[in-house]
Amino acid sequence: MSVRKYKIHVPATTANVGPGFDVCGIALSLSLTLDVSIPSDGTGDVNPTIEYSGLDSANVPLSPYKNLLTRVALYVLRANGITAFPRGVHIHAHNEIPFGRGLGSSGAAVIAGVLLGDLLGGFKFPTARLLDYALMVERHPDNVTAALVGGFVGSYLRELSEDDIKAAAVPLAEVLPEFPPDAGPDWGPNPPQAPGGIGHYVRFGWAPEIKAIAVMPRFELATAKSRGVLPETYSRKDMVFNLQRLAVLTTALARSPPDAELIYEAMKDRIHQPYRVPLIPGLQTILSELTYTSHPGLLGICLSGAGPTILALATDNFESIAAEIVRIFKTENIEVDWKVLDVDTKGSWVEEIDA
Ligand SMILES: Nc1ncnc2c1ncn2[C@@H]1O[C@H](COP(=O)(O)OP(=O)(O)O)[C@@H](O)[C@H]1O
Ligand SMILES: N[C@@H](CCOP(=O)(O)O)C(=O)O
Repeated sequence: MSVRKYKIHVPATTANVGPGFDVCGIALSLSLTLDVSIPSDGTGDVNPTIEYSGLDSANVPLSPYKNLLTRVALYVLRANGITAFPRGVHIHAHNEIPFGRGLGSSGAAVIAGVLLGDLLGGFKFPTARLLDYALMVERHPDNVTAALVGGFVGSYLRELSEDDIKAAAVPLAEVLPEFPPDAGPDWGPNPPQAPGGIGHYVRFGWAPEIKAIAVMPRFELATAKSRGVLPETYSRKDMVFNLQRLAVLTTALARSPPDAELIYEAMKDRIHQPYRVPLIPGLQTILSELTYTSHPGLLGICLSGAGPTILALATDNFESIAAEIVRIFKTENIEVDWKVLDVDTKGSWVEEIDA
């Protein structure tokens, strides 16, 4: 039996980068990789088989109607009139991105699922269309855009026409239904088609000497919970505070050599971090005690995505910067892991593997 084999590679991300709440994301050098095999002769099980290796894989559902990767792939297929997976598909997911830590594990899974759906349906969608499908699931563009295109990225959601607003406003449960245990390929109505051109982005420059220190507490904080503590409205003062910093930050991080004083202040935020402090013991102390003067080499420090990971951008002294963050978390009885990561400039890619 001949089998076509593919590899799908998607990077981790750090979203927000201080003042860029729901706007900015950076792709980082940890990845989710799928090895996908598809029999060419259409034989095999009607349902894909899934296996995992790597981080946090013990509790991932392996039913293709429960697993996030395959549910997203099925959404892309069904939105385009294909109601079932091709027969005999096997997926091996290898994961390096810790779940629920603010390093974009779900964004990476959504992008991997969109690319999987595109591959299985043979659609060959352009990047902008892949992003539309991802945004119908994830709904904030910062981490999925960076995971898809790589690098340091800013993005916005287009103001939609009335019809498109209706199509994009369908409840997530309709886009990604929780399939019942006995669901088969023909279960339920097909989901709505995604409006076109929902997300738009630009890639900023990045000074090559800047690396990302990710200090990852050993507890999960669901993004939904961390978004749940944010207010609906903000004062003009706080919005202006963030806008001023964001405008400076996007160019400052591209300049070589980086200006630590400028970046440190430009990475401050008033629209998400202060509200998330109660969910992450030690966050307030970390944000106020580590500075570019107390720790030479440090450029700026913020929450990574929705947390609880801390992102410190630095050019030097990675170990001592990480050690201080580790120490502060320890005073709160929180164990952590830490890594120095590079910026991934390639984004997501799909490769056919020779048999
Ligand atoms: N590779 C994956 N395969 C299946 N599900 C995943 C994968 N990665 C993440 N998830 C799901 O996404 C959840 C984490 O999402 P979220 O709370 O948004 O945190 P994060 O900040 O890591 O994106 C996990 O608990 C899991 O349910
Ligand atoms: N802008 C979002 C980003 C969430 O990123 P994640 O990696 O924590 O899923 C937010 O801050 O809620």
